[in-house]
Amino acid sequence: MEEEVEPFYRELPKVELHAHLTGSVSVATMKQLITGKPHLNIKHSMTTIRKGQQRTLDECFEVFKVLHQLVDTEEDLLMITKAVIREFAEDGVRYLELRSTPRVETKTGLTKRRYVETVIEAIRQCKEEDIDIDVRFLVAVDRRNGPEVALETVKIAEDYMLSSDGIVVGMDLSGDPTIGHGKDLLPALQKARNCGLKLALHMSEVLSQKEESELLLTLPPDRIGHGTFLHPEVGGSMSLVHKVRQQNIPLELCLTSNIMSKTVESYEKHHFLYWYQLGHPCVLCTDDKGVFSTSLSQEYQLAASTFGLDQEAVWMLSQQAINCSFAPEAVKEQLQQRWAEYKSQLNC
Ligand SMILES: CC(C)=CCNc1ncnc2c1ncn2[C@@H]1O[C@H](COP(=O)(O)O)[C@@H](O)[C@H]1O
Ligand SMILES: [Zn+2]
Repeated sequence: MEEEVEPFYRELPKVELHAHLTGSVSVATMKQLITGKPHLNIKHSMTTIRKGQQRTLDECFEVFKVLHQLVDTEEDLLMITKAVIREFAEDGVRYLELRSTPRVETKTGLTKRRYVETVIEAIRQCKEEDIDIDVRFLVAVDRRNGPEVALETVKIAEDYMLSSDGIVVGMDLSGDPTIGHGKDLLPALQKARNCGLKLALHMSEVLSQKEESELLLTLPPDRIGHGTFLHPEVGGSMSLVHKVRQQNIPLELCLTSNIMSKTVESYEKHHFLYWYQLGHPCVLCTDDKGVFSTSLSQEYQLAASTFGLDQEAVWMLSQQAINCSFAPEAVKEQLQQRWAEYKSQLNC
């Protein structure tokens, strides 16, 4: 499907704000990892969901377990991070916020701090290699692991926010939405916010999270991941919609991810339309470009063809994403300038 993307969408400068590192590993990189670890006996069908296929949410989360087995050393982590950054850059992404959950691998001596340091090192190396992309890092909390791990993760994120020259900018809350409750994680998230970390939280990814979303909105988060079931038409509420709108909290929307994991019925029924029509800031993202066999340019093309957006509207979507990023103001201004230069080249 990748090759079907029209040049306009590839050439369009893009901002990617919702990309899980492990889920973004491409088929080519996975092949390399699988070949390097034959004893694991992993097949490709276990790591990617191909076009037209669908899986339940549970099955999707099983894929991550397999992927984590394949990436269990610092060397693997450095390699995949650099590859993912390169691929986003090749797809025309000029600003990227990668998110990842620090993991311990006792067998190989990988610690959570080394995990974060390795991702930062990969980002630095890409910068030194002059890859044309500005990359930042959101340290992720997996909701499955409960409040203590969340607090530990916040401490790690805070330390690296202070020592990574602006690479660590915030935190993500993710993981299986059917497990755990946000109320237990609220103190950790509050702490993160108080120390200056930005918050990008997965919210209302499944219907049962209505009460949790009300609670998380009191923080408030700086961005919302998915927000699939926030509005009343799908079982959310006007109260949630009002709060999101009042606080102007941007939504990170991942069309293919939602369709492939069956939380949204079809592209036409995606909640992008609801929020876009309200004029609310919506940012198109990939979520897990490797697992869901997509790319950001493809997501822009899909949104354009599904919702009848012309090139000018697509351009505005991409430009608006700059302001939704966690980049410092000066960087946002530079990006705005670059976008203006691109605009005259692209003629849209
Ligand atoms: C499975 C599915 C429906 C994917 C889309 N929706 C998602 N919802 C919540 N957390 C996610 C999603 N995709 C990836 N993640 C998180 O990202 C992790 C993989 O990236 P990483 O190891 O943190 O670098 C997963 O273990 C999970 O914690
Ligand atoms: Zn996600």
